[in-house]
Amino acid sequence: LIGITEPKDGDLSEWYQQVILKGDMLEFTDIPGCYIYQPASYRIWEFIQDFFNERIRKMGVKNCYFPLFISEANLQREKDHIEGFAAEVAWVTEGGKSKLEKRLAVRPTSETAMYSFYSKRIRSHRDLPLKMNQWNNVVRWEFKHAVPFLRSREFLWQEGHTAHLTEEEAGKEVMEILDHYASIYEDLLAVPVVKGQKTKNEQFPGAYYTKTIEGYIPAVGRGIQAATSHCLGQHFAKMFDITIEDPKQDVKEGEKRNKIHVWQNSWGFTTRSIGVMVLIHGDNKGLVIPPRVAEVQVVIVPVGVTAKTSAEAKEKLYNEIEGLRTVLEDASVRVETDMREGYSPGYKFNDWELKGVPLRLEFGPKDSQNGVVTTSRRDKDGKDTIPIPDVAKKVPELLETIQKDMFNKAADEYAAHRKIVRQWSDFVPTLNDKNVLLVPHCLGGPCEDQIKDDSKGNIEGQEVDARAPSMGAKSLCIPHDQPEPIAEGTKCINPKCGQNAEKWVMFGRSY
Ligand SMILES: O=C1CCCN[C@@H]1CCCn1cnc2cc(F)c(Cl)cc2c1=O
Ligand SMILES: [Mg+2]
Repeated sequence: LIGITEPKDGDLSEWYQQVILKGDMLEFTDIPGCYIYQPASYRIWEFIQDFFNERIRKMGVKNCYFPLFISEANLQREKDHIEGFAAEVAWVTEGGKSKLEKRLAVRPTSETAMYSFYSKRIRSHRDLPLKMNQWNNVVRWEFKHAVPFLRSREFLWQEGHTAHLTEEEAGKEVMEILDHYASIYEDLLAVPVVKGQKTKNEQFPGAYYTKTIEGYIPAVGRGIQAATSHCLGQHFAKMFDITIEDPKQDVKEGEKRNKIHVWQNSWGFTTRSIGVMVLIHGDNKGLVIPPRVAEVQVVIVPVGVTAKTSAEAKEKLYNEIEGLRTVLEDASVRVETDMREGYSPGYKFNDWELKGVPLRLEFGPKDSQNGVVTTSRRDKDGKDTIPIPDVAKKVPELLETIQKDMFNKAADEYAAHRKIVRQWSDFVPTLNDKNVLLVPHCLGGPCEDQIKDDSKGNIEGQEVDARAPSMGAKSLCIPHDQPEPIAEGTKCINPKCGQNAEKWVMFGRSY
């Protein structure tokens, strides 16, 4: 079991693959784009589920489960919804030995499966708001090159689908969910995100508007969509006839009430988040797991035990280590001891570093004599000591410090690579310097496409990551936090456009 042989600033995909394999996070299968989620990554998914379930339960969202298969008729219910996605749908055409009369789609997302049910389930305003969520897997037969966790043919997510009486109520929930998504990334995964709205060009066609959180991968200087929360408007309600009688209408005796369409939202968060966390925090020794999502937060390793150490000295040391473990467990720290015989401390250090355990405690005869444990943080070089009587208090504090420092380091890195660009001549050079850009933009779709085309090339002499040149910059979001007011008469960044700029828009190469 050797360490990571490819440096992070070398071939990133090779580094990434080694880190997730040697960290026992994921395993490949004989089907491209289909991966095994090993316990180390699935545990992180469970931390995310527990966190998010607690928050949506407080919002009155109920978890449920809909079938994996969707009939073609049902999938076709919303024409333009699937038009652009047809190439991604996986179909089942045989059952056992017989061909199916009608092929079945494997769900790529569950709008069409759920909304035929919503049409029956929602009869009156008293049925509103309806808030249901599924934790499940979906399949999208992506043709683009698969990347573990980030882009796979099958992935795990939650998909929330809600129905409301008014646009205002729907809009409030869209933002509430977006805040919970940002909190999963920032407070659990120590990953900073930018909140914003997708431009018309980049949003999902079935949506009225799409809120998004956008991450940034410093290693390649690319943006990455981290999660989305859509207001679907009344579009799907019209396609699926999800209506109620207007409760506000004052009707005379026997007069029919008007029917009004409900306002819907749908929001999703996927296992891509695990890949983002690895890419941002991982280093040349392997995974670095933020303490709040670390199955093992602390590992205690005996040191200084040699052939010369007497049996009773070893016995004493091991008992003290057992005592440390109990004290930490009682302080609700998730702790392991590595008492394996025949493995050197160095071997053990390497092993737990590959797994990304945030804090290692080394304990040997000298530490025992001095009444301390020696600490070694996974996110920072160097060692320190904690007096044994203070362990129950200081170790949890140190874990919180590690969590905060990991977030702040990533947030500083993102901020340092999110650059305001005011003129086109700076666009590509700044982009090629592994940055995402904030530019004044007209919000026009064709203009965005032009910017994507015109930002593919490299500027002569600019050292650019070998994989980036083919990719142009696309709009990532209209950040909620606009850097400054757009001065009167400011033109769109695209010199070929000529329109006035409406908003600051974040552009970048992306996954
Ligand atoms: O992004 C989310 C959050 C969770 C619930 N769904 C929405 C919209 C999903 C868009 N989308 C995304 N991908 C799709 C792929 C497909 F093959 C088909 Cl048929 C449809 C879609 C599709 O509608
Ligand atoms: Mg897609």
